Amino acid sequence: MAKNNNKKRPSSTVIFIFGGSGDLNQRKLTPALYNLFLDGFMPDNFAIVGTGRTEYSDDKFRKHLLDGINDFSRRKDDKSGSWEKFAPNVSYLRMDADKAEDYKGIAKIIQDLEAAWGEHPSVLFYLAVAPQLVPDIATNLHKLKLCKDKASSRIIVEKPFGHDLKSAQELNSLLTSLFEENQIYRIDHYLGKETVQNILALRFANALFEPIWNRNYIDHVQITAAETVGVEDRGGYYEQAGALRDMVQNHILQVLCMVAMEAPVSFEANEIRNKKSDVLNAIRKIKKTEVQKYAVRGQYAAGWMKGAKVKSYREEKGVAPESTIDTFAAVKFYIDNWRWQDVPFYVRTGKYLMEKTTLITIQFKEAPKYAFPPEASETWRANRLTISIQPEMDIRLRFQAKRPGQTMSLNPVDMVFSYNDNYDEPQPEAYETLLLDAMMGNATQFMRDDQVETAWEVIMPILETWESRPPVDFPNYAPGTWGPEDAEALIAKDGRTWVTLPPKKKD
Ligand SMILES: NC(=O)C1=CN([C@@H]2O[C@H](COP(=O)(O)OP(=O)(O)OC[C@H]3O[C@@H](n4cnc5c(N)ncnc54)[C@H](OP(=O)(O)O)[C@@H]3O)[C@@H](O)[C@H]2O)C=CC1
Ligand SMILES: O=C1O[C@H](COP(=O)(O)O)[C@@H](O)[C@H](O)[C@H]1O
Repeated sequence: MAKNNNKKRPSSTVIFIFGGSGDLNQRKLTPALYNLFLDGFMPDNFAIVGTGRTEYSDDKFRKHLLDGINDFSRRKDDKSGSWEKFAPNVSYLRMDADKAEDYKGIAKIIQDLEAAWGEHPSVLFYLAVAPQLVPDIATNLHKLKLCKDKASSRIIVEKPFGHDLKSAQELNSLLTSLFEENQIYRIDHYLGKETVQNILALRFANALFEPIWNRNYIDHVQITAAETVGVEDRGGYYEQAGALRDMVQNHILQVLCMVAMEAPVSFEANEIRNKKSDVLNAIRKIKKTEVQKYAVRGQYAAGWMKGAKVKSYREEKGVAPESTIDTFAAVKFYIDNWRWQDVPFYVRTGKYLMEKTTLITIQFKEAPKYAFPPEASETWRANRLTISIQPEMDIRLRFQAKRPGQTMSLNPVDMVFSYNDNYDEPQPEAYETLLLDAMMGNATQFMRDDQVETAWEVIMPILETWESRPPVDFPNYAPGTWGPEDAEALIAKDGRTWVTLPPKKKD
């Protein structure tokens, strides 16, 4: 999806961004809305209102956002006059989210827009703020009846959704007491990624894969979400999170659901969510006494990344000198259902790893080898499908081929589908897709309350065990590696290895 060819657009919409003065809005949200505008997806009547306690005039705020577009967006201001058309729709409302009386400013803006547009607009409240502020904002929005129109008002809640199962349940019960479930959009930006959405197309729009997508043919599945950055300036947040909370509870388990779910009968929001919930419910809960067998944690030491010296996690700003927070996590999950019984799902994620890559590997079982001479191949587990989510966007099907020559010698080769080679249009950013969905009232790619809670249930035994038994070996991996040695052992003891993509060939 790039330019809007079918011209299906949302109706008049006003978006209030709590945390308008914050990092997420400048880097991701406004750039996404601007790209939607450039591609013709914004409604004729729209308004974007950033809120925060910082002082900004409308012009200063617009300039701050334009800087964000030029620094972070996939498209900069090309000086064609588009920004000048977009900018008048953007304004800033200085308010304290804790103060109920400040919400009157929001009511006034909606009233004025209604009068100017001659219709009641859809109203989106995007909560791009620290999680502690969410209950206050939700309560105040409710108190001032700003979401009373259940069909046209929505609240988008950023991650992290809770700190653990209990706090997620509390937050869910608060939100669902104030709003209808279909007004609550719990965002997970991985679900907006083009390559993640394509998993459903690959699996269910082809007759080829589904018959072999099960325990009879699949040996195991891997999901790697590796980053080459450290915690950057988010040490304060990360100290309350760690890799398991930050990446596994949400993004990785959501991707795992896309790989493991049953075929939906429609793309209706609840149908997809039900199928994902079934997967989450079927994930085997790891016993606390067995956490060591199934999960590995790590924390980066000081070292070198791409020729530059980097600090250890414990030296980062906002991080305790003896911190026991995990910057790396790897887990072996099992899904106890008919399709996946006994098929391990290995997942790993971490900061300061060797490569920036998010990769799903479907490793098929061995082919029977009796017909070939023993020396024909080094590997009989050659068949695998790798789905590169980012930064490469491709799908590779690996199979054995006969090496040219007079002997029957086999070697694995890849059949590659690459987004860049097949499509001219640039891929939309995840936030573009998700913001458009939210404006259109399509909650399919957002998480329902039970999904979030079940995902917490899955990781709670690991979290609680880790928290009750501080690690003795932290920091335990060097920047630029694939994490702690125990993560290699986690998979090697099952006779398998982590898969990475071959380095890109230079032109
Ligand atoms: N940044 C990112 O890349 C990502 C962020 N997120 C999530 O998004 C949320 C926001 O993150 P981020 O933008 O980085 O955080 P920032 O710290 O940059 O921004 C926080 C925002 O909250 C506002 N705020 C804080 N207190 C109040 C208050 N009492 N009343 C009104 N506004 C208030 C601040 O405005 P002011 O100071 O002007 O009052 C600021 O706009 C977090 O939950 C984070 O986990 C999720 C994924 C990625
Ligand atoms: O939500 C988060 O995601 C980013 C990684 O996102 P990606 O789209 O770049 O893969 C991660 O860096 C951050 O810690 C986490 O909060």
